[in-house]
Amino acid sequence: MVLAQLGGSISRAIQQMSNATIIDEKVLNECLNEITRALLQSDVQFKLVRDMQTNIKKIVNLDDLAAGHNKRKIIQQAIFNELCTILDPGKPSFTPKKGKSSVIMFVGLQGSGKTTTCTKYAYYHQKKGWKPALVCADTFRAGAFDQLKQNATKAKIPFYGSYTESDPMRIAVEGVERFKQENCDLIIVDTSGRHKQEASLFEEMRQVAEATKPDLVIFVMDSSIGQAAFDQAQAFKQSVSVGAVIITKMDGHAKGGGALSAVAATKSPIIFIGTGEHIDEFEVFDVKPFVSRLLGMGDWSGFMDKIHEVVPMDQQPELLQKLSEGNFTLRIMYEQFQKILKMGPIGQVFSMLPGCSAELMPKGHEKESQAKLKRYMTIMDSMTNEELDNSNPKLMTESRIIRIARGSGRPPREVMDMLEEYKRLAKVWSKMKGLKIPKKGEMSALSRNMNAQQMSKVLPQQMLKQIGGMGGLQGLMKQMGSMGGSAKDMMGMFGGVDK
Ligand SMILES: Nc1nc2c(ncn2[C@@H]2O[C@H](COP(=O)(O)OP(=O)(O)OP(=O)(O)O)[C@@H](O)[C@H]2O)c(=O)[nH]1
Repeated sequence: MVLAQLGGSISRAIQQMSNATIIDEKVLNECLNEITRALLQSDVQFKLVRDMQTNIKKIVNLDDLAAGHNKRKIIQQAIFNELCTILDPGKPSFTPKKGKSSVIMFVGLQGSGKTTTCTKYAYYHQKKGWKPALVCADTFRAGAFDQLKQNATKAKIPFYGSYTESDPMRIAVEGVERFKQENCDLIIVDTSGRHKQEASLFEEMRQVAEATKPDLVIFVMDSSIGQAAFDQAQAFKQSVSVGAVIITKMDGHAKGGGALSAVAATKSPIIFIGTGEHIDEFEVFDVKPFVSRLLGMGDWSGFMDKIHEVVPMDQQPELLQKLSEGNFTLRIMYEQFQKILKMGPIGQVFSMLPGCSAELMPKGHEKESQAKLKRYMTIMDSMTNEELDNSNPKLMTESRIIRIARGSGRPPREVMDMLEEYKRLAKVWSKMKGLKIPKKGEMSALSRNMNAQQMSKVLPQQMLKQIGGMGGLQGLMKQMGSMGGSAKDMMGMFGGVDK
């Protein structure tokens, strides 16, 4: 996502400014101009950028900067607050209630990703115990019903539509009625799009909204539309009462600044972002963590959530027991690799770590790391149970290495590399030996029982540097203290992947 570049440019501008011995108005202006350029290049609307510049100037007190306060922090905080203000319209969108029928209407131009997003939205809620249903009121595009039907069938979500009926209002009303009777609590109406903003499209939207009386209208916008975002979003808002925005294709090369414009134009919050073509490539949008990541400030809560999503440490007493006994086996390593791969792109997880913007984890590198993990897992697939459950490296004799190489179709050199990686990780994990095992329901004791000094020994040097050395680590530990969790041990694993 090109937004990461924006974060990088802003961070560089702030860094340059804080390097100056004296910060006067001129230096501050230069910094703000640099940031303005970066925002405009990212397709943020000109007026928003100009207002933001004026506001920052009002907030930042030059005397504070001159008095030797942490200049970088002051400016960064001001930018952070401004971006949050733009992205947070101040009122939350309508929140549907489980068990009570809500009608959600999706609008957007053709190709914005509307149909895909309807299914993602339904699937996301279905996983959380809702009873969603999809209605295809797109009678304009041939094939729209087929697409929705296919998506819905794959996700096992009930759907309604027609190959013959050409009146979108009729389909929408019938579909909504049917699913209300079936007690569906989230009735999602997909509507027609057009290639461009046309009066006929807006008229149709108005009529469908009038007929179905939606509780929420969600405007779906492709993140790559650039400077056109503001006008497009505003045009939809003027026709139907848009209450929330979903930005799609955030995984692509979009500059992404249009997202800020869409919020400004609709005065509605972004509730989700689409991050890929697959049904589960869909993330809840939270303003503060998003801006934090954008500015390379990290997103601890997101990082911890991600970890907890895939590594429910509380449910792994056996693993913790083994680790506390210093018994790190190849099987444990295999299982940890599986979990890391489940977390999705390693870079995405990394970008949530303070100091580790997506720029520091370029895409190519990410892929390499994942491919390496997969290769190592293939090698381990050819190992016997005895080999996997043993923590004595002497067991791995030359003849075993050759057998495993042959079985997995990988060169013996790579088997040896994998074993080296294992030894390195076993050493890292051996530092966990003797730690108190948490009782069921308790947060991992690992994070509470380690201090920054111990932690700095466990972390790979490169990561320690990125976090900001011992000082940065201490700050992070403080933050983590209030959150608990298993981030620290996982960080050891990440370091192992990308050494
Ligand atoms: N990479 C990526 N592709 C997406 C995302 N969301 C949707 N797409 C793709 O965008 C294309 C258009 O999506 P559709 O869902 O067909 O678009 P639509 O807005 O419903 O189009 P109409 O029904 O014609 O109005 C499809 O190829 C989708 O797979 C996303 O978040 N990331």
